[in-house]
Amino acid sequence: MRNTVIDVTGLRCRYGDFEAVRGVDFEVVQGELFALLGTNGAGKTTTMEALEGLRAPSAGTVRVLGGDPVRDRAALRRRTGIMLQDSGFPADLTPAELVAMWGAVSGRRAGEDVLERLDLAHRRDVRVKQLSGGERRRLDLALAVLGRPELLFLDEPTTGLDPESRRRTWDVVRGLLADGTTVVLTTHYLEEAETLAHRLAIMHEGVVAVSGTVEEVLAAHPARIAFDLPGDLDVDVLPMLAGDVLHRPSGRVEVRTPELQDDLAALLAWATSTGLRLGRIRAHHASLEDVFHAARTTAGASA
Ligand SMILES: Nc1ncnc2c1ncn2[C@@H]1O[C@H](COP(=O)(O)OP(=O)(O)OP(=O)(O)O)[C@@H](O)[C@H]1O
Repeated sequence: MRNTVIDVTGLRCRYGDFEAVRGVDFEVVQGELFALLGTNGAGKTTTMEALEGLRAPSAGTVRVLGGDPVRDRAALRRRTGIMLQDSGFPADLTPAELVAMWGAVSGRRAGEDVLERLDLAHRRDVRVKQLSGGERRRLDLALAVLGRPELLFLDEPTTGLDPESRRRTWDVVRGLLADGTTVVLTTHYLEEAETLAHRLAIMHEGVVAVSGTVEEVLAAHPARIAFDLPGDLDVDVLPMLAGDVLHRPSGRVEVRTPELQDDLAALLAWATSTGLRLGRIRAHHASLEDVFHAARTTAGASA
């Protein structure tokens, strides 16, 4: 059984009269990557700030590495790396200077060449203002992982990065996970969450709409089959299926099904036996994108 690193119960956060986080519960265990997803304004950053000790909750409790993130912030900071959305480094300093400075401030000195690890060694003496956007983001990550923290908060770490830089960042994060670091990630890239996360929560308007392991969340959502039905045929002619059938005016048929393999096999066997050719057949399991959109609709409908 792995140790609980973060325990959030009934978390609420207010900005004046507006309640941005409205009763959130989750747990993060040692060595996992927990992704916090949601639309703009869902409350992810506010929740992260409460975990980082930058914001006191208006109600509920937050425990991080056994401590209170606000009260024990100084002690927790040595054990925690934080990559904010916008770091705002002094533009006249160099990566080498920032690493030295940040090591002293955070109490987490580098035991290795962190710039090397983030492919920034050749840029160590260049001023920050001369770095590209992607290099600056990698520098943000380098400073967050300095001294190998036990717990790492990554707030949209790959926003604005090209696909290659994004993959390189994923490799660094995977390396940290393999070493036992616990990671909390917010991202708008669902592929990033699907690739890296062990568990996730999708927030919508201040509440958690969906949570679980990536496999659980995807399995709870129907798969889809789509095809064009030839001529003037109606969906009445289709064989019995486990899923719900929708016939679009364009003639395209969509089946949302919990039994992808059975329904697909039944449709193909039926088409073959009747001599019909189904056009543009697509069949796929639910993606995180499907779950994300459904979470918004469901949470919006019940709000
Ligand atoms: N300082 C503030 N004062 C008042 N309202 C705020 C403040 N910061 C955030 N909010 C509001 O709280 C809500 C949640 O904001 P938050 O930044 O936590 O969302 P988010 O999920 O991180 O969004 P994004 O994906 O855009 O970063 C939003 O409606 C936002 O407008």
